[in-house]
Amino acid sequence: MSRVYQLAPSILSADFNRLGEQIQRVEKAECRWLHIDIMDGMFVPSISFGMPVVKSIRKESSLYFDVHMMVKDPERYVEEFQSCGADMITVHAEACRDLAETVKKIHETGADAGVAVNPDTPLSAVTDVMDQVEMILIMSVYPGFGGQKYIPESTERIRTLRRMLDEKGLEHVHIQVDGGINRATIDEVLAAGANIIVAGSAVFGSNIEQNVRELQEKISSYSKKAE
Ligand SMILES: O=C(CO)[C@@H](O)[C@H](O)COP(=O)(O)O
Repeated sequence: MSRVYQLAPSILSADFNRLGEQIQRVEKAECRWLHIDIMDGMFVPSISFGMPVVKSIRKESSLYFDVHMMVKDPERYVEEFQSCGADMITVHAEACRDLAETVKKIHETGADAGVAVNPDTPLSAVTDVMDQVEMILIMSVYPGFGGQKYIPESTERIRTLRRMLDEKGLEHVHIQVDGGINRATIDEVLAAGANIIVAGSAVFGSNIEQNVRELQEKISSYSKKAE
């Protein structure tokens, strides 16, 4: 099966004073996805931004909006995020009262559904919904902040998850990896089986275009080899 590979720049590391302009720059640099981190100050210690920001950037962008909800009881908000422009809504297994019900609710809004696991959450937390989602997100840092260091054990978790999906005939389910991805770590997550690569500080640095190009080149050379 030929797999889709995407770089999903995380706007948590963007300059919020020029957010629209920075999103246009990743779009012009031929990214197709945008990773949007919603933090509630409860599930994670930090607070980022909410619906008004998503609604506002939606007006200027045709990127695929990949909304990562680091929010307790996220089922309360999935309808609103979809109506503000989310294309994919990812919720944490640890944050949901009923994960399968939340996934169902996301699909009822018309959005794609993802489920995320923290670095210390066993993959068994998402086994029951694997056949119901479009994407599984392996957090490769503890969620809450950009700019952290990649947790090396994440590589084996990605490999195990890809094997589990393959064994169940679920090759089409995306594996997303998020946290500490940069030029030094991207090769190993691709080789382990991740196909949607989130990068925040490695993209929104001093030269967005060059950063995107370098990461895209690594993704494209890996995907050509994998064909
Ligand atoms: O969800 C999160 C952090 O909780 C991420 O999406 C970060 O925004 C990734 O940042 P980098 O590690 O790539 O700088």
